[in-house]
Amino acid sequence: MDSRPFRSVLYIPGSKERALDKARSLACDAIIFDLEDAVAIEEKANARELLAKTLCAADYGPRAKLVRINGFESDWAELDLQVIAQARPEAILLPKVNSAADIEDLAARLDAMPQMAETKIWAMLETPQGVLNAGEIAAAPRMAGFVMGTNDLAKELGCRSRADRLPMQYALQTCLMAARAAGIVAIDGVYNAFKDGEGLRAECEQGRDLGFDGKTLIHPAQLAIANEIFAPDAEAIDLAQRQIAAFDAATAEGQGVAVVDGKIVENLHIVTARQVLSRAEAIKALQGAM
Ligand SMILES: CC(C)(COP(=O)(O)OP(=O)(O)OC[C@H]1O[C@@H](n2cnc3c(N)ncnc32)[C@H](O)[C@@H]1OP(=O)(O)O)[C@@H](O)C(=O)NCCC(=O)NCCSC(=O)C[C@H](O)C(=O)O
Ligand SMILES: [Mg+2]
Repeated sequence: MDSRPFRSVLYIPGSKERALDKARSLACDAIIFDLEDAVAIEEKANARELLAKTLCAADYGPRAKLVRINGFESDWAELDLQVIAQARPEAILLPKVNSAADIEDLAARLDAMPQMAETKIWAMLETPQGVLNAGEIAAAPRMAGFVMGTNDLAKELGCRSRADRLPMQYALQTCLMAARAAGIVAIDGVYNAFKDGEGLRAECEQGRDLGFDGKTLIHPAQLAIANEIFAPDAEAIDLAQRQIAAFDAATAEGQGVAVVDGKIVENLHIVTARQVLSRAEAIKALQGAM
């Protein structure tokens, strides 16, 4: 799996020059440059050209850069790919993926484009078919990450939007399971009420507790909360360090188990503890490079 942090993944409409410019200084771990739903039909052609030009010229530093193209059922996708290829994007995010065949089709198109030789594929999981086929999609060629499209999914399911996201739990957990089985990144869906920090915090905490790597965001005001919630806090780092120290001491005495804060610590807990520490290090390194 990509070891870079993906705590905050910000959508930027490809048509918005000011937002494209602003993002170069925003504290986001990754950016989704959007040509799909955030761009009006009459803006599609302009957005594609503006985005290609911007990505060729502007420096977004260490932030991961994904381009969400339109789906291949539309009239725009083929041109999106052709024009964006000049910017050699590190990843193409394909919306409304229903099966591995959708990814195989995109991978074959990328294989035929020399500028896209290194380009990864990410998939939006936002249709019932996509969720049911999440396992095969995650394992398809060039796949590197899932992004949950909870707005489209709610529309397809006809479910209600609830603070506890109960109607979404099956889809969230199924996709997360598939991503983990294939060793790819998994990012939670957006929180639409971008001025509601308290609601965003609760939803980030839920996504983090489920196991997601981060959250997709729609406004800069959401960045700080996602960055905080999806990073190991001081308490988690302290616990990881104490678990490793206690386990090392136990091992030196020929024991296979240590006890920290009244709880057993075995080999598998040490794997998690080391992941916590390396995640904290990766975040520090990313922040230092911004
Ligand atoms: C939601 C918005 C339309 C609000 O825009 P606006 O009213 O312009 O916000 P502000 O005036 O508060 O903006 C302040 C400054 O921040 C910049 N800005 C705003 N949004 C972004 C952004 N996303 N990235 C970078 N910079 C941003 C403004 O330019 C202002 O800058 P300055 O003037 O220099 O101070 C708007 O935020 C927006 O368009 N957000 C993105 C919406 C979007 O991308 N939607 C599609 C993705 S969600 C989706 O499709 C989910 C999925 O598919 C599903 O099915 O769930
Ligand atoms: Mg969508």
